Amino acid sequence: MPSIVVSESQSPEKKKSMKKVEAPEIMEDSSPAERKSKKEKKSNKKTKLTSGPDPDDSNTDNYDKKRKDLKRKALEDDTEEERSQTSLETGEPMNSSKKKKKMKVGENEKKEEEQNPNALSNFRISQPLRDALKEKGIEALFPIQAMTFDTIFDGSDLVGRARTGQGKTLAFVLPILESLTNGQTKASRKTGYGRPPSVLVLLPTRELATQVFSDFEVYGGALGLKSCCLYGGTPYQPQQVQLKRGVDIVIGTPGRIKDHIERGNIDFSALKFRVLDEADEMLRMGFVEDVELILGKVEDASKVQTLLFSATLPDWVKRIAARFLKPDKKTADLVGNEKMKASTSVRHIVIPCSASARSQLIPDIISCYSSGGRTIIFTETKDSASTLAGLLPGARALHGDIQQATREVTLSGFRSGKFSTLVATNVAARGLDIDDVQLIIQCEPPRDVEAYIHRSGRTGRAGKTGVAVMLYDPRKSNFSRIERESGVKFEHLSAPQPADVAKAAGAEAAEKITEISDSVIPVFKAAAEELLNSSELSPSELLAKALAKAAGYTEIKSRSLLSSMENYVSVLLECGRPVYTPSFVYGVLRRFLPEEKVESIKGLALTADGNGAVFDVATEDLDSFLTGSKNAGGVKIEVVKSLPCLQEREQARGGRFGGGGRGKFSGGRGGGGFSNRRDGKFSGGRGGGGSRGGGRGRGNYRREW
Ligand SMILES: Nc1ncnc2c1ncn2[C@@H]1O[C@H](COP(=O)(O)OP(=O)(O)OP(=O)(O)O)[C@@H](O)[C@H]1O
Repeated sequence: MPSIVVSESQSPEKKKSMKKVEAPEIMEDSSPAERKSKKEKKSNKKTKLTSGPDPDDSNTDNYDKKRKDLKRKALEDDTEEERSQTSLETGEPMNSSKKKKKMKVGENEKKEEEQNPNALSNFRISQPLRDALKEKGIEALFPIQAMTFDTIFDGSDLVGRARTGQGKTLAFVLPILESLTNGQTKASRKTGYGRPPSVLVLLPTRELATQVFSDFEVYGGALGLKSCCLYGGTPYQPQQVQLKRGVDIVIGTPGRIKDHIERGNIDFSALKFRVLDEADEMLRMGFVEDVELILGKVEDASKVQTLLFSATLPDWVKRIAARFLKPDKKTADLVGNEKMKASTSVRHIVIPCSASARSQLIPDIISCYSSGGRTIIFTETKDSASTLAGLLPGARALHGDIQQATREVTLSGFRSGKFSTLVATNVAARGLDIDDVQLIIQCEPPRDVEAYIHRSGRTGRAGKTGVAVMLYDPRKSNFSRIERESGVKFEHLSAPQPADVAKAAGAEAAEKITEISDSVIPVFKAAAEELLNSSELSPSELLAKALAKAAGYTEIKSRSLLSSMENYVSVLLECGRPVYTPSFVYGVLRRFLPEEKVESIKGLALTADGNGAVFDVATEDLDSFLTGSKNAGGVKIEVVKSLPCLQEREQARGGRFGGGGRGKFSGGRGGGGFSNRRDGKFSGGRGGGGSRGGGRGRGNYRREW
């Protein structure tokens, strides 16, 4: 069960050790005065929230029940509150007919409430906002939103975590908007021309800032609130003008916001809310100092509510959160101790593939797994994103070296379906919410488990399903740490064979034939009869050829299992004794093959049972390998149609993998090795594994994707 927690951040241990705390640090308790007032509030709080330790070891069993009690109470209070609400500060007083209408809506909503505890009407969401949400097809809150709405609305700092695509954006947008217009910050927030912003939302990428801005524009706009979006690569002037006229909500990336502060364009002295969305990425990218500077610009931090959201919250971010959030902050963690940290509505697949075979293989993966929807392909570098986009028909690249205006055109073209394959760096890994992305392809395992979780989370959003395929080079890649830390159980598949792809295309072509007008028959019938009479093939065989042609196929090639190369075939070598190292295999091959043939093999991997090795050989060389082995005394080579269990390369210390050349493979029997099986189950040890330093990326560099 996922841990559904709304807890205070202090662990019991930390509470005990509180007396000796001098410099308040992360997760430490509040001051004695605050504790006293907390004590006084305790009985009240008891009915409200589960008090518990840190998110990862919280226990949340009673939360639902308590929340329902609270909600019931909140709803009782709401009746009075709603009666006094005209609509909003910009709204007109309700006339009697409107009242009647509202009562009627109220009846419907009452039914909704009974049926769905997360129905909008069960929350302190005003009618204009409900209407705006319903217009977008949103009838009820998602769990993370339902869990955190009251907490944020009632004024607490909060750390929120839920898997990708679960609606974290609206989890902060909605209560903030309601607080500003109908809640506790309404009275004190600045209004009028030239007003300083009440809300600041910081995000790691420009694309994400634009996306969150559009949510604030739609829903904030429905409540008469003005938002603006500040990010780099665009002119300062229009942003400056907007700020001068006055805005309620500022959304942006840290660099540009800092620039505006330094230019004296922005004043955060009246801020009510600060939101760090995708906080870990922002800090990982080296924005810590900028973020600290920006957040430090509020006059009285105790009067500002700070919210921090992400699908991944590494421990080092939780520690850093203590600097930005109040000690009595709440935590809502929908992932918690769940083993599976990545999206559960995504099918996670790994396929072996050498770098040189990627551009051949990817179109077939798209044919087999994209279900005709959009695909995002992730590469590790900007160069490879551009190169790959150039090799794939109809694909476009998105990365940090592309001009901002082009980035925007590319993204909107992808969103609107002008093209369906986007090749991107991590600039597109976080937060992007694009409809109908069915398939994610990662060209190689990313360095961080967080990157895997966020990239694969671009599909399978808001309750939909999707597929995430990660390619790996059996000679170079290791994904055991990703698997271990993300909790994903990868399906191990070999590359789709061209025959599989052709079969899918043939089925599509057959369907299309049924749509062709009968008017073509008289024109083509004579040629068809001629073909039938002159050919030795049966009618169905001839029709198969016609379908193949219609689907664009004139021949079917096969593809090797390890490097996914066309014109290569995978073979298993055994020699009646244990095979501990790849160099041993090369030694065996040199006994009966010339050096250039030995050097030409691809993707060598040892079998998990330690008795053999699998590698790919060029189809034209297959005979030399088969016949040569027969004369090599005890050596057996045979073609394999599916991969046996393989050892994975041992992970070197410090989380880095050893060099890719042959001869540098580990024996695979040590800590980091595990073996994969075609059935997706795993055997062997999973120990070892270099650990990434907690603070990696928190140094002085900024990462540009
Ligand atoms: N209550 C809701 N009902 C229906 N759809 C919703 C609801 N809340 C959010 N959505 C939709 O769900 C999708 C995902 O939401 P959002 O982008 O906020 O997810 P997220 O948790 O922030 O994901 P990520 O971690 O990848 O950033 C969006 O298209 C959003 O409009």
